[in-house]
Amino acid sequence: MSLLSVSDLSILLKSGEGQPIVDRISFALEPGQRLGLIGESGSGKSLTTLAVTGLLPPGLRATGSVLLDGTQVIGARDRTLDRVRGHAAAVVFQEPSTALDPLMRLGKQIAEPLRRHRGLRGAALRSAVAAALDEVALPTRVAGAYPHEVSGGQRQRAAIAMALACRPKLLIADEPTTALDVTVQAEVLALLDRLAAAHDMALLFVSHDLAVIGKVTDEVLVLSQGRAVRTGPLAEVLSNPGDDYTRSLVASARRLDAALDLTPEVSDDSRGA
Ligand SMILES: Nc1ncnc2c1ncn2[C@@H]1O[C@H](COP(=O)(O)OP(=O)(O)OP(=O)(O)O)[C@@H](O)[C@H]1O
Repeated sequence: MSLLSVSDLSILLKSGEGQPIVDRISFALEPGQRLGLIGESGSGKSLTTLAVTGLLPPGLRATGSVLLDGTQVIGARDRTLDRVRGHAAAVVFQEPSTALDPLMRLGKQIAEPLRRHRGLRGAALRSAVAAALDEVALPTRVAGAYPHEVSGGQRQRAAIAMALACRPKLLIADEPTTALDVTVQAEVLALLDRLAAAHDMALLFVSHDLAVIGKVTDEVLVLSQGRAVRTGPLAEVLSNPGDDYTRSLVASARRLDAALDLTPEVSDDSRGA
């Protein structure tokens, strides 16, 4: 059975007005598999990932089927969704502050899911927090800092540590590097790549940028105006873009790749960037 199986997913306004925002898209992810969701701003990428975890905003509803680790997410009760979130799937957002409480020290925030879902307490909890920080290449002292006291890159690393605390089978990363400086972007991409491989985690990676997607995954699904217009191996999409929309994405990715050097290597001196 697939880890994630999305069939004919549509997202509509609850009021019933207008066209579907996301229109009958289907895709599946096997354990450990990676997929890049790409498309222009407003094409429905974020709403698709929110529907996968049952987090759609109140005015919207989903139809179709989203089977996540054997649980039907569409129409599920909050208690059921609480169980799948964190353990089956966790999300890293574009803006790390979305996941972080500005008034709580980072160590305490990383400890929270470890305590709640893995039942850790005392010395075992402290050492798990230290290990979680080390895994995302943050120094232990960051545990005592508030989110505003660390850099944007460090905040995103802390948010990644929180997302990984319950060892999710699927990590959803929604434009996780867009808010970061280019050099920090490359480090965070390399980190996600390394962690997904180390934990055999599936990855659903959202970006409007093919050059960024290409650093972490070989498979893509191209969304345009809520519809899946292309799916397949990235290399095939690049060499044979097909429709006009995908062709323009490929052309802009080539321009970007020429302009940026996104070498995804984390060196020892960049720890904690
Ligand atoms: N709560 C909402 N109510 C009504 N429409 C919404 C809501 N949230 C998003 N939309 C609309 O749905 C469409 C898809 O939004 P979505 O955030 O999924 O796009 P996206 O591809 O992730 O874009 P971006 O790259 O800019 O984040 C957009 O036109 C957006 O305006």
